[in-house]
Amino acid sequence: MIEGPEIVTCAQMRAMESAAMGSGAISGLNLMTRAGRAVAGQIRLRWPVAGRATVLCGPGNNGGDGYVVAQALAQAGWSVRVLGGPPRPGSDAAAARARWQGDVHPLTVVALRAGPAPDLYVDAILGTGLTRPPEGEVAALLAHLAQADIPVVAVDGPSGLCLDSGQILGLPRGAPARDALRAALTVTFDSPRPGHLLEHGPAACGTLIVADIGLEPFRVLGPTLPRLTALWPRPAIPNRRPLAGHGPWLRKQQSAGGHKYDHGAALIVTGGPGAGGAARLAARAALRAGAGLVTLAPPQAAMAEHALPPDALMRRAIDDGPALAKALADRRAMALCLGPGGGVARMLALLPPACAAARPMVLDADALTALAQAPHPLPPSCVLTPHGGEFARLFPDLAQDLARPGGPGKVAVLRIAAQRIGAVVLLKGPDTVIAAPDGRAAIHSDAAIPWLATAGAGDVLAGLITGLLARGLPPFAATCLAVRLHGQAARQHGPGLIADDLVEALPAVIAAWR
Ligand SMILES: NC(=O)C1=CN([C@@H]2O[C@H](COP(=O)(O)OP(=O)(O)OC[C@H]3O[C@@H](n4cnc5c(N)ncnc54)[C@H](OP(=O)(O)O)[C@@H]3O)[C@@H](O)[C@H]2O)[C@@H](O)CC1
Ligand SMILES: Nc1ncnc2c1ncn2[C@@H]1O[C@H](COP(=O)(O)OP(=O)(O)O)[C@@H](O)[C@H]1O
Ligand SMILES: [K+]
Repeated sequence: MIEGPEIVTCAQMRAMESAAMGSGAISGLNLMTRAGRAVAGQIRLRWPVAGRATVLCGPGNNGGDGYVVAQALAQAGWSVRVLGGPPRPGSDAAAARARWQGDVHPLTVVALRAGPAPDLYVDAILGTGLTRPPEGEVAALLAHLAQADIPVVAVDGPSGLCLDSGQILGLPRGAPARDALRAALTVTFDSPRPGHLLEHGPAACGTLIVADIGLEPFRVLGPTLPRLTALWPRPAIPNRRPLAGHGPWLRKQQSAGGHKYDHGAALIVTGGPGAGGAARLAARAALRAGAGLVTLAPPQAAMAEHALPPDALMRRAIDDGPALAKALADRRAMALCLGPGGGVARMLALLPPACAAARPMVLDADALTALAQAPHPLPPSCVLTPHGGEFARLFPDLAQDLARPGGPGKVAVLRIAAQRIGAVVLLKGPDTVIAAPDGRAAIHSDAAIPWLATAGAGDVLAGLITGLLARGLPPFAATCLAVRLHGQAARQHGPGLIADDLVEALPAVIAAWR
């Protein structure tokens, strides 16, 4: 199942460009013209009254796109001022600059200040060719744009943003990007890049538009380049085929005659007395995801506190490893969730029989801490859902890579983690990244739902994944779909959300799912 539009790395984008040019079907200047015109078109859509634009063009092809934007805006009646660094002689950017009929001022702060204040800046200084943190005149220009109270339209990406990692080069990792350039609009080409969606990317890019420039037939994918998809945002890319949805499947319309056991069973292990809330949230979410039967498994000493509704939940006391092994000896299909509110000692006792049963399984919270303390081979259909702290306990070396400025980036790190541990790994945050052991990966990035950072939201997510596993989805697909449902429930509910609301929002989300 394809879960979202393809995300391509900068290297893949360059390979597509080379393949397109190598085919003889299209020249580099042609692609640049399409790219620049697409940006100008988006500007005219959003600023329909022609005004004054200052276009800043760097020395590479990003700058080349900028000259095309300048030309297209001028033709549409805008008053355009261009600042440009010298392009490499004979390059496409040099050809684009030669077509620009107006003046080109030096790409300096002095020249920028010498002109009248525009209605709009177009940032075409640096794109995918960024190789080092901006310094000197470029850094000064970017600081000027960041402080000016004038909207910035970024061509391909805001200059200084690494479009592979989402880091603003030169800014410490995780540091707020308060003083960095924040574009109002970013127009990129063909597909989103990882850096548009990760770390500083979403805040730096503003609204992200993906323009089709005819590279689709030259998509270079293959066994060595596993898929990376965008679960969110889901940019509408012109001329791209719509994705198949899970709506009818979620609503059980494809199995209308099914028995409850046809929709799978889930066993959600709870913690000891007073610690059952997290697992209850997970269990309710698993039921809402459509699992036919969901059983809560507290220790006997905590059974009484689970006597209250929802009555739809079954209860079964599980005190220790042998009791869990017995429950899992049931021949019916069953997915397992271990960790929410579980208590590390209890999880240490239950992990070995849980793994031995080889059921589809979600390990969250305390089960992850237990796994870090007592590493254990995992069964094939396993999903791990750490937040940053739990990830660092499980993969201390990879967590260091994540924290290192200029490091490999979240997607690469998660792919290593998933392959090493042999399970789907989901790293939570405003930019959630999911990776499978075979290299497939996905990003769900939504900084606009900060109210999702609330106690129990992660438990609901673990339950959703468990419910979808119980229904038979493979681990990577179940995790991607659960993350989308979870995000949509938060979006649809809005601020003031508590984790219980996520569960209650699910029916409306599923009813409208396409
Ligand atoms: N690929 C495609 O399919 C298409 C690509 N298109 C467009 O091409 C863009 C990529 O172009 P590109 O490769 O020429 O790189 P670009 O971003 O212009 O920068 C390179 C220049 O910047 C310099 N430089 C680097 N870092 C720097 C720093 N910190 N501070 C200062 N300078 C720095 C670097 O210098 P160097 O490192 O070589 O010394 C070099 O001179 C892409 O983003 C898109 O807009 C579209 O036209 C259509 C299809
Ligand atoms: N700033 C944020 N914006 C959007 N989603 C967020 C943000 N911070 C956290 N989340 C999401 O909220 C959930 C929190 O999960 P978790 O940290 O496990 O919480 P808990 O353990 O309390 O359930 C995850 O799905 C995560 O992706
Ligand atoms: K740019």
